Amino acid sequence: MNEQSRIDIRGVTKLYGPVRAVNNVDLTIEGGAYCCMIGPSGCGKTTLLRMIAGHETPTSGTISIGGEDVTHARTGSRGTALMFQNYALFPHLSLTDNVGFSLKVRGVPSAERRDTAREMLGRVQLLHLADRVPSELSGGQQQRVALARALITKPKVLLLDEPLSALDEFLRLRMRVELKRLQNQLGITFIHVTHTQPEAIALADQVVVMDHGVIDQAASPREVYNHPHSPYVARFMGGQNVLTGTVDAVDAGQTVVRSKDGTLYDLPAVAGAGPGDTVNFSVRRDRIHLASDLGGGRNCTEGTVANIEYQGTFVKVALDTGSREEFVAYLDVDRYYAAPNEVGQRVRASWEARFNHVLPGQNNSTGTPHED
Ligand SMILES: Nc1ncnc2c1ncn2[C@@H]1O[C@H](COP(=O)(O)OP(=O)(O)OP(=O)(O)O)[C@@H](O)[C@H]1O
Repeated sequence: MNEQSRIDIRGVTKLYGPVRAVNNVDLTIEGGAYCCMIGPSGCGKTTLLRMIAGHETPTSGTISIGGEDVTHARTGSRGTALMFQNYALFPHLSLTDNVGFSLKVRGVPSAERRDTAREMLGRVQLLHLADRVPSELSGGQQQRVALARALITKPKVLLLDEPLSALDEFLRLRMRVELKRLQNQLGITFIHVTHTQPEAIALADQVVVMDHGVIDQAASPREVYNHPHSPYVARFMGGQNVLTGTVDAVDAGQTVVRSKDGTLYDLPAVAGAGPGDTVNFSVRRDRIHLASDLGGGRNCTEGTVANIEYQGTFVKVALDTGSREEFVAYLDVDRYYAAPNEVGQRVRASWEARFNHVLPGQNNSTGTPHED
């Protein structure tokens, strides 16, 4: 672990007039971790990133890097580098001069600048194009120049704001691998803001899910995906069905919950919940079994098949269960086609009780921040 690159955010709030863009956030990012911040538009992730970079000052709270309080430190002196969404390359400068630019500003002599810039271009596999100008590059190559330019200052923390959003799907997947490789090689902290769940899950050691200026959950990708903290995280990260019921009975480490239509669900113990309390829970879409024989039971729901999509490695069947949200099953391709369903068919979706996961967090979300 690289203690110099560890980030501690304590009680950080950022107000823009009445808008609470970031609301009393506490977060630790271990040194050398790949952290992805994810959340809907307007949830405050860019604002948090910009405060770490020093482009914004918190209204209150502190930010430390490597144990040093940098809340009010100048942008260039805190050991961070920010790679912008639009790359912001100088169109008339060669790649070498683009990458070496920040060293020029610091008064580094020309020969040393050139050598360091070429070393960085080598790291992003662009040394052979060192004398070109940005317009002679593809989108993916321009992005790698921007990366090299951010890395030349030898930052402790690299901040990336939607770094892959301008690339097509093919390049995005390739650059994803490149970013992870670079981060492994350099051993510094990367903080990467993204809208895209698969990107966060594939890259991150730590996923930070934001909503309304607060952090809903910060954990490993597997934890966030398999054990979402709230209905919001479950819906946002995807792959889950979110259900609601009221506590019917509490019994030796088990909570029985009844949904509106009277179906019973066997949940593990729900801390602090007593009879009549509302409980949210989820079940993964790939844990569902569909059958055409109806007839009740526990840990199930009935619905009408609304849509069927073949997805290559699985079949996605969406059910209308009469609730606002559709209920979705991801089914094994071979098993599905052995007994396929039809749109309009009435089916029963069931699963094992052990796949019920309690969502203790609040059930709110639109992605818009709080206003005072
Ligand atoms: N300079 C500013 N002045 C006023 N309000 C701002 C400013 N910057 C951000 N905001 C507001 O703060 C909130 C959080 O914005 P932020 O850009 O951090 O969200 P985000 O999650 O990064 O969104 P996106 O994914 O769309 O970039 C939004 O409501 C935004 O309108």
